[in-house]
Amino acid sequence: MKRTVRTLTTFRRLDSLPSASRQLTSALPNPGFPTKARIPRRSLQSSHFNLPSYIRPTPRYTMATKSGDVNLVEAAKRAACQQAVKDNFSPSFKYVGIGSGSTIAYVVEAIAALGPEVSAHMKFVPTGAGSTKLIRDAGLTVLQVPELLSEVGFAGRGTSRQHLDIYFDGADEVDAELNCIKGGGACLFQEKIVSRLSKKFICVADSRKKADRLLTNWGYVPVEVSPVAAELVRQALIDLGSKDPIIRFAGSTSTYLVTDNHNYLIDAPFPTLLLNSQAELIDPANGLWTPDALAAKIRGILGVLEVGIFSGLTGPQATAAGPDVEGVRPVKIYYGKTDGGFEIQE
Ligand SMILES: O=C[C@H](O)[C@H](O)[C@H](O)COP(=O)(O)O
Repeated sequence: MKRTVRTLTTFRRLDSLPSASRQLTSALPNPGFPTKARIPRRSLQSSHFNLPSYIRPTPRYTMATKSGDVNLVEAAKRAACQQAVKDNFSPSFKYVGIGSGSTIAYVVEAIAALGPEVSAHMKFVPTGAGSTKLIRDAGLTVLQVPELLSEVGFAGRGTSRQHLDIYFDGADEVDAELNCIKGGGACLFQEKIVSRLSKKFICVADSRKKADRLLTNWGYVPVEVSPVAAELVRQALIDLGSKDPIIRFAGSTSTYLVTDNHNYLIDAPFPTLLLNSQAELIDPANGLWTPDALAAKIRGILGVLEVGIFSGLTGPQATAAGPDVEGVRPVKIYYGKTDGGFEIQE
């Protein structure tokens, strides 16, 4: 893994941005990182434990970020996204995948800033309702996955299925091998489809998402399930060694969150994962899983639609391996840092 550290010279605090930029920022989804149902590992609220686990609201993640630092984090995320677009976006692109969450908004902002002369001929494939709105509000053309597939047609068996030139998206946690956990914002299923359909996935995040191994700071694996099978899946996850998996609630309500695909999410805590390169250490009885092994095992449970672990091959590796091979892992991560720099991991 090559790690490059660069320092941004163009870094600015948000409060020094022109008012139009400030307005855009305040309109972004989840502008303050801690407002989403989030990483519980270091911040479980004790009151959650007084409820039976199956009705406990998903604990909120309150990162150790002072409110005064929020603008710095947002500015760092924006700087990383601007660099990711600068390094990876090409006017020759036809189809561009746009993921979900708060960070991706800055990618859309950077693409829109290139002007219609660059983006007007392109179509942007979203990963859910939020991402659809983001693309549309930026004046870019939305193309949903089913329409994309009708537009490109079926070229026969053995031909490439990677129709998108690139896919940009955020992540909840990323390990040293660029395996990711995604789904903290409830969009993992469509994200996995779009990543699968893309030539490469470029990930954008702030540096708090970086960890040596998955489930270090982020506490659970999001799993999208059929509502009717939710309790069945929860029991199966406990059998697999998950401690207290819970069905996610919508914000602070007592209603279960329903995904864009009309399903529920189960947030399943597991011990910190191994790297895929440590497969010889897998020991399910002692909670030792690699990302690939745990993802495959969870995917095999009846009632599971998809799991929020993005591991395995990258898009280019999948291309090299053959047309029917799936690649969903990012090729590169841009981490924005609150000190004004950013780091690229590949
Ligand atoms: O379901 C949501 C997605 O996987 C997001 O990409 C992920 O949660 C990161 O979101 P954010 O950029 O808001 O941290």
